[in-house]
Amino acid sequence: MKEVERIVDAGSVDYIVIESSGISEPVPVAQTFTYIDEETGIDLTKKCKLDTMVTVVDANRFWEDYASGESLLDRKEGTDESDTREISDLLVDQIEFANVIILNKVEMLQKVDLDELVQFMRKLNSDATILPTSFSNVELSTILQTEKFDFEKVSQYAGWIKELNEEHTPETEEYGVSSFVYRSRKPFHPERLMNWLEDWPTDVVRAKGFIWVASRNNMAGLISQSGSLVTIQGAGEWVAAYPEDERKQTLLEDPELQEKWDPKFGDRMTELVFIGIDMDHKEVKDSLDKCLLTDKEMTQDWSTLYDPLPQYIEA
Ligand SMILES: Nc1nc2c(ncn2[C@@H]2O[C@H](COP(=O)(O)OP(=O)(O)OP(=O)(O)O)[C@@H](O)[C@H]2O)c(=O)[nH]1
Repeated sequence: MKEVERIVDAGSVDYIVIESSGISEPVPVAQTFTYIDEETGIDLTKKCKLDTMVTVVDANRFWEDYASGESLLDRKEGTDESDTREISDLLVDQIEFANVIILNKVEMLQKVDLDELVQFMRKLNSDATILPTSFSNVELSTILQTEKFDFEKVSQYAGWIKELNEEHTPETEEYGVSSFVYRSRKPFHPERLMNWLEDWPTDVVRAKGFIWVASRNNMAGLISQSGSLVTIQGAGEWVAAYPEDERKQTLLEDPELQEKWDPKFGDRMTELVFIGIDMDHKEVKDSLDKCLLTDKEMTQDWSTLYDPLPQYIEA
């Protein structure tokens, strides 16, 4: 950040290309150009603007890395001993938060494999321009001076967010890549959900979304799966659990919330996006339905249910 400021202050620079290290996350980099840095007081927003966020994906190694189940530490690439980040998570973060995805080394892939990978990239990020390349040979105009970067917009590019917020456009299932949203107005039984998570369907390659678990009736959960990693964290209180005045006020101010408000359960619901390859939608849906509370359980005390799920920790 200091270096960028120094270069800009020195003058006569039109454009700076920054190559982040392969293990860096794109969001903090983008934040540096979008907000004042409180620690140093440096405000790059007054001096320059982020033009394009480019992610280069090694097409030849993608699935191997994605499915490796390895962390950066396993690869001895972590920043230090406490760096527990997983490779698959990092790959997804880098792909979801990009304006341009350069899919490189494509000459090493069979056409069907390349087509499948392009489809998957599109599912992860439907707004980015995807450029299949060899030796990252691209027209410079596709990555320089595109004026594509907008922090708020890119934050909404992730396929799972799109799928939750917008109507699903049925895909051509030519390459076997498909997605759907699992929705339920009944809560999960914690133990049955835990068993399901531990027996994750192999045809689901990316999933993310919000869950309602009966034994945690006031808190929303967020599940994210990438590769062989599944994480659960807290996603704040359901509005339905707010004190009455606050709940009414929040509802008044939010027409979207009003639309999905259930008379009995309010905004409590499960909305999980699944992206898969040759995915059996019905099997995923039916097996999850079996994890929901039964009609009998719906009338019982939910707080006493055995709950082996990891604790919700706020992100
Ligand atoms: N076959 C093939 N090889 C490539 C292609 N692109 C790059 N390479 C080779 O892959 C190797 C790594 O390339 P680099 O450009 O150093 O990759 P990098 O990821 O930037 O590496 P670091 O800067 O060390 O992180 C080199 O031997 C390149 O010649 C490609 O499209 N096809």
